[in-house]
Amino acid sequence: MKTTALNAPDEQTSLLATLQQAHFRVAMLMVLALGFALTLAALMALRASAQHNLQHVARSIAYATEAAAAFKDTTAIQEALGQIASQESLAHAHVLDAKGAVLGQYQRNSNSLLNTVGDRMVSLLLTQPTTAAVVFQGKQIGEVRLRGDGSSFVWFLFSGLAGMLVCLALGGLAMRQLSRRVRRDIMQPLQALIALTHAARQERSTQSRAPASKITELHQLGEGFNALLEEIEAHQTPLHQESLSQTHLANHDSLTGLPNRAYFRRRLTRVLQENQTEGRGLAVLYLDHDHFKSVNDRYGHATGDALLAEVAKRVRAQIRDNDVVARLGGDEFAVLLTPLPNVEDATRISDKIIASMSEPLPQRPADRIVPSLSIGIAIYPVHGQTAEQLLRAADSAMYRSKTQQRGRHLISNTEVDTSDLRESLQYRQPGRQK
Ligand SMILES: Nc1nc2c(ncn2[C@@H]2O[C@H](COP(=O)(O)OP(=O)(O)OP(=O)(O)O)[C@@H](O)[C@H]2O)c(=O)[nH]1
Repeated sequence: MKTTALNAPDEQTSLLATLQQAHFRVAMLMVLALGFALTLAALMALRASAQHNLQHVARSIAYATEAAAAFKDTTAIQEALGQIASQESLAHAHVLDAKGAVLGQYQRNSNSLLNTVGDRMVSLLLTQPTTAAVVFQGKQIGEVRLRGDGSSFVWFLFSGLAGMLVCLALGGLAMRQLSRRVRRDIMQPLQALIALTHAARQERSTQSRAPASKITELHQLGEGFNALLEEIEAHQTPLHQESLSQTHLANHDSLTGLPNRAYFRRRLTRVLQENQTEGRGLAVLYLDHDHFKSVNDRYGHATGDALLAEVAKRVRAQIRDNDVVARLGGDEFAVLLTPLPNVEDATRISDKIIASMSEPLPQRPADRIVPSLSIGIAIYPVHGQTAEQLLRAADSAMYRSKTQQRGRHLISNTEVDTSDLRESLQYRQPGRQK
């Protein structure tokens, strides 16, 4: 199947990181812009109000000191000025005569950092000092000149800044909440889809389905994807089953259900490869029914078939699960015993197989058709190193058995004594000394 791989850009980032970054930037920009605009507007309002207030204080001082100023009574001026100024937030205030000479003055006592910063701010916001004319009998005889205390401006700015920081913190919390929702509602369904795509492509797994999503578009995407998986599954299942049954047919005998010769040979070859590296022994038994043709001839082909199936069943019952019994064809079977710790095991199992044939065929009790097998045994590595050599050795042992005494077993190459075989096997088993 042709696959189309996208060229990934040099720098890739996740959707969640992109959304988080975008949310963060928008939230910060909004808080800063809003905070700046609000602070500026409030500062302008504060400036107008302070200007108005200071004008009012200057006029009060001018009114309170007009008589004293007319008679140049500096003590009275100082007293009146001190009384009013101490109740207001003033940095300093002066009462001057018409020629600009100072008749009375007030100076704020404290000169803290807050006052210094405040005075700077006041001189920036209100460039000129606030003035009011001192009028006596309709004639201007002097002037009041004063400057407000700027500490309230500083407090205002501080509280504005604090407000902005609180807003930033709240914005951060809101963003975290939003990012959780994005993760839950968008990222998780998308990640589930990615996992499904991966499973379908890499492991050919089409059983899992995309979960439902709260987001309409993602839900539709999931539904579409599920429909696609169902189509693939519907298409794949018969193909898969067909291929399984074809594989089974190619490897098994339909009458007995046992593996066939090709399978046996492959399996033996594989086990031999493993045994060569691990030094373990194995045995191949070659089984042939005695006078099977006469059963066919006398009772018919169907009875012959039933006899073969019964023999297969009985042989299978005598061996371990990991041993293999196969039908090689006609009335011939083979057994692979692996691993084989002792040579005696091969003869012992052959005896058991032969003994299991003693009962007549249950389908035809009246006829007393009793199965009978001749068995040839070949041991690896003594009688052969390959599947071919071992099968041939076991076959010729079986043939010799037939010619000598049917219904018995014989080990290949009668010159080899079983004790020699045992020694040979032990020599090859790992961890054992000869
Ligand atoms: N019923 C049946 N018979 C089969 C099947 N396949 C082969 N045969 C027959 O099995 C018989 C095998 O006979 P042989 O093994 O040659 O000879 P035998 O009669 O067993 O004689 P010995 O092997 O010398 O004991 C032949 O007659 C085949 O036609 C099968 O699937 N079903």
